[in-house]
Amino acid sequence: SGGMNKDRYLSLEDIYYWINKTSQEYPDMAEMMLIGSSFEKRPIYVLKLSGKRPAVDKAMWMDCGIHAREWISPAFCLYFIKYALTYYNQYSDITKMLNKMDIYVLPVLNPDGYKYTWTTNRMWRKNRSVKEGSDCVGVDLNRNFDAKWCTEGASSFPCSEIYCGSYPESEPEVEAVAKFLRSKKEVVKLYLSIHSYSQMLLFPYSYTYELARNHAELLDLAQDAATKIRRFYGNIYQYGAGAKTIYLAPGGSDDWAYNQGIPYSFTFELQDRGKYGFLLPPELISSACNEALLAVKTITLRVLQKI
Ligand SMILES: NCCCCC[C@@H](C[SeH])C(=O)O
Ligand SMILES: [Zn+2]
Ligand SMILES: [Zn+2]
Repeated sequence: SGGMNKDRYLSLEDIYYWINKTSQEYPDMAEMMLIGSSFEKRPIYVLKLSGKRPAVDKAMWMDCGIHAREWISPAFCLYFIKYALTYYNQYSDITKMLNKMDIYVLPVLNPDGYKYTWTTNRMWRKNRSVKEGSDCVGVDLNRNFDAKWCTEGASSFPCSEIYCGSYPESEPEVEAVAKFLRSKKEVVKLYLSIHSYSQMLLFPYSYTYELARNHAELLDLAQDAATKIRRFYGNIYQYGAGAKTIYLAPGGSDDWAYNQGIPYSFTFELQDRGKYGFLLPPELISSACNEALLAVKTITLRVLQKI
């Protein structure tokens, strides 16, 4: 079935179909927005989720699929959209979220790369942009944002898996996201970027070991979410500032969003811890998504208390 059953990964075409169908099924809660296009001219869609209530001036953002091989990431964005629309006005947590904030969800930030993992190379990470003078393809979109761009933890070598691109926001996918978030930076209070794998809840900074201004708050939020996952699902998520917890990684979307003034910014690394890695089997999709959903709800509801 074309539906969003949790036990299989959707192809890019299925994802586009599903987003379209869902926005038509919920015209008063879900609005499809075209924010740009990829290097190979595929559309980059954001689904704007809102409660049935007058307009509000607060929002959160969640992007998935920036790295092509991390299939559990787009799967979670769709799972979250489905959960939000299905249980609005039934469960108090998602009802409160949608009544107080708009939720912008970008299910596939890197459609060219995602397609490529279905047709050619399952382990592809980057986008599919070509650079004249090099026979290597692709930029690591999570090193292409304008945040200490191309310093230690990225590479200026086009064949590298962490190639930073020719200049900040050189990639159309990054430009689309940066442009949209710059236009919404007054209202967006929470930024989430969903990745896999290694089960971590990370926050700025990854481009330096220096602590973020509200480090203690970010640490407390991440710790709360990790504790809930451990208590509810018996699974372990590490948490902390990116540089120390995983590795130095400049030019990242979370650090850039944070420096735009978005006070709460996180990168989630979903299941697993290496047994299957990026090749998380479909049977584990709902388990990984349940854990991620608990983290999103925990952090979002506490952020709502603060803003
Ligand atoms: N913004 C950098 C957050 C920490 C690194 C995240 C991982 C996800 Se695959 C990476 O981009 O290498
Ligand atoms: Zn990633
Ligand atoms: Zn990762």
